[in-house]
Amino acid sequence: MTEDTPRTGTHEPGSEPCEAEDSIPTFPVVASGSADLPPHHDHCLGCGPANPHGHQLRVRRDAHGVHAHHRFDSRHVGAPTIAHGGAVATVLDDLFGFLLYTVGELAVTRHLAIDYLAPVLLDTPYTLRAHIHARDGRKLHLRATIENDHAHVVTTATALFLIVDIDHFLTTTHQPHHR
Ligand SMILES: CCCCCCCCCCCC(=O)SCCNC(=O)CCNC(=O)[C@H](O)C(C)(C)COP(=O)(O)OP(=O)(O)OC[C@H]1O[C@@H](n2cnc3c(N)ncnc32)[C@H](O)[C@@H]1OP(=O)(O)O
Repeated sequence: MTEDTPRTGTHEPGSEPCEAEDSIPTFPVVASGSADLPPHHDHCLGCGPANPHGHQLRVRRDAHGVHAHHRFDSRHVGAPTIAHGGAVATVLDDLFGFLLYTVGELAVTRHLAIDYLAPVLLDTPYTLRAHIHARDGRKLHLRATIENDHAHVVTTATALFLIVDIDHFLTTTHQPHHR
């Protein structure tokens, strides 16, 4: 292991966020009703507390999966007053990544699909929820919603995450797949 090699298994689940270092986390199963889940790592674009350009998403586990309360702000503007669709996708992709705390495995996004049903407004509170729809071996079929304070669903998403082992993050020689 070199100085640049990510380290693994650096935190325990519970109420405290991941410590202030970048590393590949383990994903122990965290019980429903716990405090905020640890961020994927400190500088993660979706949830890293040390990334000033990120969304700093704070996510909790619940009986169905995971949820978060979130406001997009002027950093995420697309059309005036409306969150950029890519920013919305970023947050949903990251939210899906928190479901790994419900399966206790490392996994990455293979496919992500978003339905933008209504604009996601800046500086407006939303509730984001995600759950595992089905698991088929190493394939995790995931679903998510964003709803506003009036319980109207403004965005839905589905994703396929593939469980990988730690070597996935340690190799630089990935070859693209053609389907
Ligand atoms: C530090 C933080 C760490 C923590 C990580 C968590 C952080 C979360 C952050 C947010 C999430 C991210 O940004 S993750 C980063 C973005 N994603 C990535 O970089 C992944 C890039 N892609 C890859 O590396 C690779 O494609 C993999 C590992 C995902 C999959 O490669 P593979 O293992 O060779 O698998 P592959 O053959 O492609 O597909 C496996 C099976 O899935 C099926 N399959 C493939 N696509 C589809 C599809 N659209 N719909 C249905 N099924 C599909 C195939 O038919 C096959 O079925 P069968 O024949 O087996 O039945």
